[in-house]
Amino acid sequence: MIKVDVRRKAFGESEILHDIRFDVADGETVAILGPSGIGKSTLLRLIAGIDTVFEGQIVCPQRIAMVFQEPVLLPWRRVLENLTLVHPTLGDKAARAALERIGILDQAALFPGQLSLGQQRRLALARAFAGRPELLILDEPYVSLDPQTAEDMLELTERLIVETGPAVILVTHSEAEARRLARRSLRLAGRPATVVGDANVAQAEGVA
Ligand SMILES: Nc1ncnc2c1ncn2[C@@H]1O[C@H](COP(=O)(O)OP(=O)(O)OP(=O)(O)O)[C@@H](O)[C@H]1O
Repeated sequence: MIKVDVRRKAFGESEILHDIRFDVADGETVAILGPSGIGKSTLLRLIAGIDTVFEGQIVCPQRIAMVFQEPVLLPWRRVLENLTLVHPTLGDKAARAALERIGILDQAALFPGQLSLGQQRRLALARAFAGRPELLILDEPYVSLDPQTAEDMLELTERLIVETGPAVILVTHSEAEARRLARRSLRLAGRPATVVGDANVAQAEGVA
């Protein structure tokens, strides 16, 4: 169970988040929606423990993985090593199997810069799942991909979620992506941002 209780998050005098409270059950996928600049990435950084300067309390499991808008890979290490160095207990065989599952086993000996953007994103996703996270945080992992590559990524994400079963918090601008991956969506609005909607997708579709 993940418990988020952010009473106040500010940068200097500027309060960004105010009284953001929600729980995420084990294995549940929740989408966070809201306009650009509202504070979605800020909230994710608090949940991931990257930023610890805020008023409130967040209870999270130990094993957390995060996938950013831009794939964060080790550019000076080969594709296979991007898995095995980050997950030393994974082993060569399991790492190769992970690359095969995402369709880039042939590129195992290349460097990340020699992969297409879509392949880099798949590698970042596979690396996140390889640690069998209890909580996976996705910050708009499908932006600026062509429609077919974005669709491939969505399918891959769905498959990996089913196989691995983490709780997932997904930030997206796309209602369609939210509906596809999440059963529940939280909407942020205002300045400072608060939660103005917490609906399961069936309800949201009924209202639309
Ligand atoms: N380190 C920082 N210092 C000062 N202000 C910041 C910092 N990080 C974010 N902000 C401000 O906080 C606000 C929220 O930014 P954030 O990146 O969380 O928004 P977002 O909802 O994720 O936006 P987008 O959808 O465009 O990615 C913005 O006004 C931004 O300028």
